[in-house]
Amino acid sequence: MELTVDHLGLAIAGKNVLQDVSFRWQQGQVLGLVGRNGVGKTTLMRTLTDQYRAQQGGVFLGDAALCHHPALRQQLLYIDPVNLFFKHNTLAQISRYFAETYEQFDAGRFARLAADHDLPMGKQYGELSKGYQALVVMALDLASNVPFVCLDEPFDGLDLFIREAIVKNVIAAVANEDRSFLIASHDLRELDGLADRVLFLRNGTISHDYDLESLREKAVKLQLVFKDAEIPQVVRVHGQILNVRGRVLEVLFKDYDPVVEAAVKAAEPVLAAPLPLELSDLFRSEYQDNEGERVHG
Ligand SMILES: Nc1ncnc2c1ncn2[C@@H]1O[C@H](COP(=O)(O)OP(=O)(O)OP(=O)(O)O)[C@@H](O)[C@H]1O
Repeated sequence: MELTVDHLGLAIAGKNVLQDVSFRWQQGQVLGLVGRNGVGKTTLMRTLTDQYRAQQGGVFLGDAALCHHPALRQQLLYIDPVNLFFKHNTLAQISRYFAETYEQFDAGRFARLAADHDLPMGKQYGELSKGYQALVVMALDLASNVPFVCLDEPFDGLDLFIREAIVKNVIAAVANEDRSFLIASHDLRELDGLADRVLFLRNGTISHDYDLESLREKAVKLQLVFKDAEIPQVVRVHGQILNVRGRVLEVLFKDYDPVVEAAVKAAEPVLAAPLPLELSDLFRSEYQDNEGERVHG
């Protein structure tokens, strides 16, 4: 099964928050959704799940538009942490509500996840700490058995052990149940280890859609030092400067083919050392607008 987001557009109060957002999401895939604050990540999740009605484009499961087939909503879940209706309900009540609403909801699994983290079923959601509230949302997401799940900042406020438990559960759900997650997060390190693809949201659209495995086969991050202050042509044309400290440059080459490699060698760097490539490097390269070049010049 595949979910297709097709030319989605939405303006709020005269501002185009989403403009022509398109991407494909295969069942069993984990997609990261990243972008600067206020760029529209939450709005995209709300629009995918029809909380906000798209003004252009649509969301399709196979060939069926979600907005024309309400039954398909069983296949896509977004528990909006801001607009929760169950703040004054106990976990037991919330579990019953989900069991009524989602055919595949596994109340036993929800109870087990709650017990694993010492969450009493008689406690009201609103009485829990922020981290435990996030944990309840995650437990509902997992127990729902819905194939496509949107997670909005799922790691926010969680301590190391709970975070590790959640990551383990997400990985197991993908591997064993063919579940699919779209994860909006500012925690790039956590996403790095989880996502198959990462979507960058910028100016209301998906500016980049990176397959992390194939990117890592082609891309290289180098620490470079050149004798002259002037930055060689190969760095300017094929690289993106992520960081500058004196003469030391950190440069991302997204397509480090033999021709680029030879050109870097020909520029005779005093130092050329590979560095581990992280998602935060891609984030920096996407949003920093050649800050490095200006500093160096
Ligand atoms: N109901 C609303 N009324 C008015 N403006 C809204 C509403 N919902 C979203 N917006 C606006 O849409 C834009 C995108 O907000 P959104 O919360 O989707 O961003 P975000 O990428 O999730 O941000 P963050 O990373 O800070 O959580 C913002 O300018 C926000 O003010």
